[in-house]
Amino acid sequence: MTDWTDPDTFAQALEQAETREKGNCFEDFEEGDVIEHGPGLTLTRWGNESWMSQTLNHDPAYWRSDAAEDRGFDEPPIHPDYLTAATLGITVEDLSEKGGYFLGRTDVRFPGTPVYAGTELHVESEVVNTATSSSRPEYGIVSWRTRGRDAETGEVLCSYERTNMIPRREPVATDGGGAAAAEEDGDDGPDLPEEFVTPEGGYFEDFAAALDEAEERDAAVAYRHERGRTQDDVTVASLPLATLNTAKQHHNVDVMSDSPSGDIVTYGDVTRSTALGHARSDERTWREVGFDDEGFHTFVAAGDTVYAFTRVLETEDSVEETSTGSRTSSENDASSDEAGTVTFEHIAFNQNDEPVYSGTRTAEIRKRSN
Ligand SMILES: CC(C)(COP(=O)(O)OP(=O)(O)OC[C@H]1O[C@@H](n2cnc3c(N)ncnc32)[C@H](O)[C@@H]1OP(=O)(O)O)[C@@H](O)C(=O)NCCC(=O)NCCSC(=O)C[C@H](O)C(=O)O
Repeated sequence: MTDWTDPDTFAQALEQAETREKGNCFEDFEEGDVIEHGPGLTLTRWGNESWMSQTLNHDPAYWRSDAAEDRGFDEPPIHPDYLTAATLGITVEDLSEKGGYFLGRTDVRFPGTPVYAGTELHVESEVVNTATSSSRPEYGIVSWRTRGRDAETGEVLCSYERTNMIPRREPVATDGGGAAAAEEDGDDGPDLPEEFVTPEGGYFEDFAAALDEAEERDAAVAYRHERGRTQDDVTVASLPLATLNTAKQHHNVDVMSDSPSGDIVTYGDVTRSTALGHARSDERTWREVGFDDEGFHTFVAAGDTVYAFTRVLETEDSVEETSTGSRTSSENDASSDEAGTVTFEHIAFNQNDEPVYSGTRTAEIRKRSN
């Protein structure tokens, strides 16, 4: 009788066996395809607190009832970062489990927030674009529009458009990206303002005053945050798996040793939330509004430390007293008189000062005067 566990026999058996594959390759996606994702999860206080604590997000409104009520919530809600990460996590088995890297995301919005613990998520995605990568023949580039809904009411809680590099079954001929590389060589170098202004505090008025001050000079409102978070087993593997993110990039060292990163890497949403946590620790956040133009520039792996840098782009005080005492309002209205709207650019960087993530964020920031 053959002993299938004899190492030589088993090696032969593995060679002969077909692998029951998981996930999809580039060739499996066609523009217009709609994918209903089978997995779903219940957004729990535990999931929210694990995500938010490990990424250093300590806004009391998401931790304490009195602070939540003060902010107009019924109870500590699910944080938009965890909601976003969970919405994406559920899609991975169908969209990116094969090992493609998360390149970017835009138009991240939360039409149905606040969301409370106990909400069950149901997620669907539509393929909006498929493209050949001119530099990497083994990969294609796919973009999806994803919507995470309240499974009970159908209300959209989180939506965004995301782009990944997705492995091809068959590599294609490319131009190796040479033209783009040659153009980059002609770059004249950095063109930064002479001076950087740092806001004096974290209230809306501090950001507005810093922008006014910068406008008078050749200056930008830009500063770095002190905290860093070194990546460990929890951030690299545990947090993504807790959102049902089965991308092998985060938990299969064996497969990833033969990939562009050469190792497992941190889930993009962990890197992003960590940088945002550092930024939020230096501001009085009222509400998150949305995120655009997010990009992941290089890999973050265990042992790397994630830091953050912020540039303030714009402030808008939606509720201003006019000379006649009436109130003005605009498209970017804050949800409360107690806050104004600020647009930031956040850049996460590593211990070698290399940018790893960047994106713009619109958030409501509490006013000092109230
Ligand atoms: C992945 C990289 C190593 C690739 O580097 P490089 O070869 O230098 O190319 P580019 O970075 O310029 O990009 C490759 C091609 O993709 C296009 N691109 C890039 N960003 C976008 C975007 N936002 N939208 C559309 N297209 C985009 C470029 O134009 C290039 O096209 P082409 O020239 O035709 O080939 C490097 O990018 C890298 O290291 N990035 C970091 C990736 C990362 O760490 N992501 C987060 C971790 S992975 C993850 O979280 C997975 C997640 O769980 C999931 O399942 O999605």
